[in-house]
Amino acid sequence: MILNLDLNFNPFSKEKTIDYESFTFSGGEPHIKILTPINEGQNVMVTHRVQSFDDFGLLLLAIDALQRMGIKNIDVFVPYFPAARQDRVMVSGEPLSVKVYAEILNALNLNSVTVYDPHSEVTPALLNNSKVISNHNFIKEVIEDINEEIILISPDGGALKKIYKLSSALGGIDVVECSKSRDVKTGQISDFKVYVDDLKGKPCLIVDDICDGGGTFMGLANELKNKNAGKLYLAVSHGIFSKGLTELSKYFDKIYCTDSFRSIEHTEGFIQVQLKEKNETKII
Ligand SMILES: O=P(O)(O)OC[C@H]1O[C@@H](O)[C@H](O)[C@@H]1O
Repeated sequence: MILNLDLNFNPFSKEKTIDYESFTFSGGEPHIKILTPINEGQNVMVTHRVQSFDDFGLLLLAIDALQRMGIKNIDVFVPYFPAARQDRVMVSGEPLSVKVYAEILNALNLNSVTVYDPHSEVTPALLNNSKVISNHNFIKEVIEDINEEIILISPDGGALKKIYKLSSALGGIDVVECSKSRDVKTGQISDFKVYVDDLKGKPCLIVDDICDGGGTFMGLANELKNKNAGKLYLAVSHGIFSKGLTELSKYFDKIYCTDSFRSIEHTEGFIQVQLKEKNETKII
């Protein structure tokens, strides 16, 4: 049996959850204390949604606390891996951020680190003993919920490999390839291209790993409509939605994401799918 130390997420049942208390000292430093006695031979899975450097810090403190209790078999489940998009140095003077986070975890001799639908192959490649959960179950549920014969839309070149794997896992759904340009210095996205002449009014589902500000998807939605797309759906594994959902929602019939990054209440046109266990997702 694996015990779960669940820092801000709940993929496992309560009975197997380790109790702890956590607070921030007045000076701003985080603290954690594990309350459940644990046998040294016990396997522990630490699950944590990391949204910030502070969250990552708490994860490290929790691992250290467990190791000081004598626990050697520690697995970590960090569905959204920090800085996964910063997986290359674009211009001189920048850090290779994802490697910094990965190497800190590598130094801790963990059994494994599991990530959910990472931005690229760089994250699992940098991590020792990494495991990857794909978005296939999530997208399967999304398509069941849409209940129409959709076309899968790959937003850019970076998503192509994953979307063809997804298509074949789902029995060979049609894929339409798209592209965009991003200015390295300003981050500004432009020049959306959809590599098909006429979508003939068919419903389209854009699938991607992350929605942050949403610019990618609003720009692409416009271009898909220019190519005669029918209903538009968006499914992203990690819903950051840093600019909110109000504007983005205007472009889509429905938006789906998992709770890998944070929990968001359902609103009209928005469904969050719970990443309940490592290999199981469920529409709530
Ligand atoms: O346009 P926003 O939502 O800010 O950024 C999301 C896009 O930026 C990429 O890294 C993601 O894979 C996705 O394609």
